[in-house]
Amino acid sequence: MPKDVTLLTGFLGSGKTTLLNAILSDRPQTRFALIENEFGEESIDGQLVMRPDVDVTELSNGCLCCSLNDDLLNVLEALDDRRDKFDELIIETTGIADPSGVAVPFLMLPIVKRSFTLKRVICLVDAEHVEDQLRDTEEAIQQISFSDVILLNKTDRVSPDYLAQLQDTLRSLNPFAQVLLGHKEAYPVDELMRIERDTAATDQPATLLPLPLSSTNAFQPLAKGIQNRSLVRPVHQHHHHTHSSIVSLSFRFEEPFNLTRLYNQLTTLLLYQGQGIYRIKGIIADVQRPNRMILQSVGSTMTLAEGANWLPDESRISRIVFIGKLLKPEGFETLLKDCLTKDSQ
Ligand SMILES: Nc1nc2c(ncn2[C@@H]2O[C@H](COP(=O)(O)OP(=O)(O)OP(=O)(O)O)[C@@H](O)[C@H]2O)c(=O)[nH]1
Repeated sequence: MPKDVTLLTGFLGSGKTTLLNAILSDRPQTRFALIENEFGEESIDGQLVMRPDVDVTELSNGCLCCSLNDDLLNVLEALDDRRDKFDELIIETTGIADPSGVAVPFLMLPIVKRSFTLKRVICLVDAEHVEDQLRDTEEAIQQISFSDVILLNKTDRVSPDYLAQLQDTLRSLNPFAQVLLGHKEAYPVDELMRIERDTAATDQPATLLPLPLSSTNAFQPLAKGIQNRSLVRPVHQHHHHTHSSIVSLSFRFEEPFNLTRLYNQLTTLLLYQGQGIYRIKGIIADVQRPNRMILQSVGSTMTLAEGANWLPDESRISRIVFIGKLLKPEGFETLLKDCLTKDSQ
């Protein structure tokens, strides 16, 4: 039997990893395999997965929909080799991935279809920030329009009236998808995982697309199809992109941080010069704490959370990633270095 695959998409910081952890803890009996894709060089999300028994494959420094498309096929092949070790596969895409590019192998390549069935594409939508994202980027629209189910997330952050308006907007962007509501304390996991994609609408040969990239693997692009009934959009409209104006800057530091200073500096940065910084995420070693601190920003909202303790013989290396439009490393590096505690430890 092919393994069920759930594809998690949604713009940067919309809540994919948070939902993923909710699914994993809701289904303790299910053996999950997970592909974690990160746009930045540093792999952060893999470390935030709460269930240690999950078979995690991390792919960083690019998107599965384009630059890492070949790697996806290699990972699927490797997973197929150990298919008796897991029951279901979840793929968390990067926050700027075009899910149709990730889905294509599952929909088109017989060799992949034999082993895996794409059951659903879930798109997380950040109720607080989606309007800005739709205005400023094309990626958010691609993600919403390709999904089978849209989870309008972070409902705790906006008013009920605004939520109703957003639901209408989402339905107009993708009339085929079911729109569900949720937030991190109450996700409708059962409902989400019950929804299955309408294969009749998307898997007809005439509606399928060629592989997005000319790839070096054995699977060559098939003929271009028509898309009258499909939510899959024509490849040439958006697969030229390698997310050219969106860049990621990754930093690593061996010296510990003064977390309070770092938090304040980043908050100020977001407040005054934050336009174009879509996402910050970091695993931070603070000079005074025995545990990792998880630092995140989405839009101008900064949060800190406690992570796991550092092990006694573990190197306390901080990693921090910025993702945004046309970011230049110099200013970020200076800011970060200014928050290090050089004379400690
Ligand atoms: N208030 C609130 N915050 C949330 C909710 N869901 C997620 N968050 C927060 O939003 C931030 C981003 O969440 P993630 O789950 O890391 O988002 P993501 O989509 O995986 O992020 P990327 O992988 O960088 O694209 C974190 O600080 C979460 O705690 C929610 O329902 N309500």
